[in-house]
Amino acid sequence: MKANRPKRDVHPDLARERLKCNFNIEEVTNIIDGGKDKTLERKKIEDIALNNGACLDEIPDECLSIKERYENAIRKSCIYSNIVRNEMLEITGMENFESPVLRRTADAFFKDISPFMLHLGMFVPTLIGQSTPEQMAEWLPKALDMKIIGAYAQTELGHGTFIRGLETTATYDPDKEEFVLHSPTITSYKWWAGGLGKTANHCVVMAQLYTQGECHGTHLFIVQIRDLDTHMPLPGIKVGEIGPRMGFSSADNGFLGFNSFRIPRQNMLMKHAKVEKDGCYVKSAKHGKLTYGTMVFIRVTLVSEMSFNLSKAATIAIRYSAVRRQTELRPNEPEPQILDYPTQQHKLFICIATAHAFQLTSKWLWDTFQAVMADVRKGNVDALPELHALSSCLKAVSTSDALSHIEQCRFACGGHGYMLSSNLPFIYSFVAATRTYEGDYTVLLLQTARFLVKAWEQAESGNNVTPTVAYLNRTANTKRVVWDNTHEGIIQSFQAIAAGKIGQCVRSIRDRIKSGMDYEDAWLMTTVQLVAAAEAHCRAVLVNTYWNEMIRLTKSSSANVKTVMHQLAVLYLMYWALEKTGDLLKYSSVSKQDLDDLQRRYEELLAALRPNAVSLVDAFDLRDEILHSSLGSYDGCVYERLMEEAQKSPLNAEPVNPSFHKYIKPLMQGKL
Ligand SMILES: CCCCCCCC/C=C\CCCCC/C=C/C(=O)SCCNC(=O)CCNC(=O)[C@H](O)C(C)(C)COP(=O)(O)OP(=O)(O)OC[C@H]1O[C@@H](n2cnc3c(N)ncnc32)[C@H](O)[C@@H]1OP(=O)(O)O
Ligand SMILES: Cc1cc2nc3c(=O)[nH]c(=O)nc-3n(C[C@H](O)[C@H](O)[C@H](O)COP(=O)(O)OP(=O)(O)OC[C@H]3O[C@@H](n4cnc5c(N)ncnc54)[C@H](O)[C@@H]3O)c2cc1C
Repeated sequence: MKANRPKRDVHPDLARERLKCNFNIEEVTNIIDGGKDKTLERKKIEDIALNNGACLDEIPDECLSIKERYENAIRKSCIYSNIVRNEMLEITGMENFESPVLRRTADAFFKDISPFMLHLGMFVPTLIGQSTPEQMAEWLPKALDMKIIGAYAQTELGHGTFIRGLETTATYDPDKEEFVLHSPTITSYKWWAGGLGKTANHCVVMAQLYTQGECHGTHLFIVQIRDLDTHMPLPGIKVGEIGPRMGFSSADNGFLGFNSFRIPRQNMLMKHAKVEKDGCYVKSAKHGKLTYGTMVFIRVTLVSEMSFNLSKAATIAIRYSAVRRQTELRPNEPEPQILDYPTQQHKLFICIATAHAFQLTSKWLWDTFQAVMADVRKGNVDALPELHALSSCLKAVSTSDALSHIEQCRFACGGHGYMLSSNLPFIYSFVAATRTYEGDYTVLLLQTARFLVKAWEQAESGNNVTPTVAYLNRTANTKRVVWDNTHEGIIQSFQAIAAGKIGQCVRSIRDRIKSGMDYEDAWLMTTVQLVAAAEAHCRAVLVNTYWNEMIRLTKSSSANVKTVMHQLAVLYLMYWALEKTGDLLKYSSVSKQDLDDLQRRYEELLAALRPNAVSLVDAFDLRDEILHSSLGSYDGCVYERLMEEAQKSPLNAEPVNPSFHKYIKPLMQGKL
């Protein structure tokens, strides 16, 4: 289905905005993409995928029934996968199947989500991270070639967070050299796995491994669940879709139960532990949590995913705000563009800055992840706890911040932001899920807190700690940092806040133990503070990383690009300093006067960024096909598009709906 879209002139307000731009947009785009060559590669891939118009829908997805929406998503997923398989992977290289460019391009096809997303997003990474070379040789080519389609089935009805509490069992039978998968209770049913309900024919299953009468904890297994020809569930498999949810409507999230279902021994993913033919269990991993590797990988990728979603929302809201005019400032003067209101700028400019902060931090995090994984491959797992702590808090804070900023973008678009055709509700509901999946916000911050408490104790006793908590060596034994309103000063204040909060947690735990509590209860009673301390640590990491990466990446930029990138980073620092004034008063020497000065400088910075606002979102270089928004397209023809989309409502297909004659008229006539 191809839809013809009229080409329109750019709205004069947007055209005027673009004339005000004082920096080189392409340079900024290159920085976001990670270099000029990366921008060129991205554009080339986007052209291949999008120029034939295969992704356009005549009827908007939201006007379809659940079944039609799923079927349309499958149709487009197949077209898209074929393009990825035949054309895009040739450019990125097979090893870069998870390239952000592929992910970004996919959004042009799916306003919601592709049922294949979890195949490429989790099933394939699990094969890569958890298989032996022999298993990889068997499964990976089939998976990349879409000969098999997989899901990642870990969460159960009864347990998501507490992985050790999963109930599905995999019991080894040495006589037949098979594992018997079983779901002993209703709560043991797998629940939530994307693509599992109707699409996948295989899945990775996490189950408690039993062999020689002993339980060895959770392990991963690859399981064929449907016949490759008929697609019928195999005997012993109960599988289906879990029902309507807030978003992810076309992801066919599924449930799965096993009735003594047998799989060959070789289907246990044995990179980190194996079961010999005779049932003997052999563990090779140097770290007990390496089977959780796929989750760490996804948590790392989610930071860049949040930047992408935020950049979409910011582009929509800022272009709309440049076109939308509302309220007279002075009698008989034209109504201003709503982007001229400082309150609107306060809602939106932080979204641009945060998209940059997350993008630059995500690249740094990705490099850290790669370096730690290279060490792990050599048998050195020393840096794993720090990576886990870092990826956990960055996943938690980036998803949570992105969610609230995207909601601000929707508020910034008034009533029209509530329209599905604006795409903001889709972006919001997609990102809302990220705060929960791959580890809930609170749970992951508590993981980081465990690491921080240990690090604080080390620093307190004068030992050196790992790089991301090195600030503790400076601040663990200091009471209050001296306030200094430079960027260095603000970054140090965030570190002082984090150190102060972690120290306070340690003291609370110790006091509670002194008053007779055991460690577990003392920890539990302190968890509200521990979550706040982990968040503070994450903010310290974010401001420091964003600043350093911005300086590094703009070293050879033109003067005006340096200025605008610098302004965004300062805005980010000031925004969060002003959000955390209570903490600053507690952990630094900041005065009321200093905070008033900071507020004034922040407001001046909003005004300084105002002329470049539209160009800054243009620099995200998001094609209209990817934005899917009646409010955010490049030409700014907002009202025409809103009307055009309204015409597509199925309720407008006939002038009088049959319900009038059936119900309303009888009611009016007193005949009901
Ligand atoms: C075109 C397409 C291109 C593809 C591109 C892809 C883009 C992708 C973007 C989006 C798609 C993604 C869609 C995803 C959909 C969702 C999927 C899912 O949600 S899958 C399920 C995820 N589930 C979870 O995350 C569960 C959360 N729970 C946990 O992680 C753990 O249970 C726990 C809370 C961490 C606790 O675990 P456990 O009880 O076993 O451990 P503890 O006893 O508490 O801790 C013991 C020590 O181990 C440390 N630990 C824990 N985890 C790890 C780890 N992963 N690595 C290293 N260390 C770990 C823990 O800190 C303890 O340490 P000590 O304190 O004792 O030293
Ligand atoms: C859209 C979507 C897609 C998903 N896709 C997949 C998938 O493909 N595969 C898969 O396996 N799973 C998937 N999941 C499941 C997801 O990983 C879990 O929902 C998530 O890990 C949270 O677990 P839970 O639902 O058990 O929440 P719970 O753990 O029950 O959390 C409920 C509340 O309890 C709190 N809580 C829980 N434990 C603690 C604790 N120790 N301390 C303090 N507070 C606590 C949490 O903070 C939360 O507020 C998906 C979920 C969603 C929403």
